[in-house]
Amino acid sequence: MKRQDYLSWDEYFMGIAHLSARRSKDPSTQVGACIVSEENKILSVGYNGMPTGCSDDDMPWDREGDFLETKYPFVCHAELNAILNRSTGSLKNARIYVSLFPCNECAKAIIQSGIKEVIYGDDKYADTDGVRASKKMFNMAGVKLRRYENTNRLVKIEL
Ligand SMILES: Nc1nc(=O)n([C@H]2C[C@H](O)[C@@H](COP(=O)(O)O)O2)cc1CO
Ligand SMILES: [Zn+2]
Repeated sequence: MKRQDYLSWDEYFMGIAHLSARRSKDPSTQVGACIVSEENKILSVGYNGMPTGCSDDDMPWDREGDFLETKYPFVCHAELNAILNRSTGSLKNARIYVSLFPCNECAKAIIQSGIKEVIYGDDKYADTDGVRASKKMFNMAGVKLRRYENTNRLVKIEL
């Protein structure tokens, strides 16, 4: 008889999003994303980080202060990185697993890339206008939104 405690597709892909987030250098919020085809094949992954060539050590990671002294104008979000990182194939009808609900800028990129479903973990910025704008666009564009249902499964990986 086959094993019974294998990971579900949702656990597997959300797990990969969380593992990817562990690559982030952001001291306050680490985000990971995993894009998957209709056939459950992984098309791309990403996490939030500075653009290629912009040194993690020289760029600011602060949240407050003079805008140009904060991370905000520079950091590339996990979802955008995942969209840009795919090496081949189209993202049409794909779905994206993301550990934090997408901002309005990523929402535009998600819609334009043809992704049809967003499975998200945390929604800690739900009360911001950015996330309200995201939800408005996703709803108008027919992108399905689904909150990831936590199964409370603990996966320990010794590295
Ligand atoms: N969906 C998202 N994907 C992301 O990759 N991010 C990134 C941008 C920043 O590096 C960090 C948020 O920083 P903070 O404001 O929570 O300290 O997470 C943020 C969001 C939230 O919209
Ligand atoms: Zn974003």
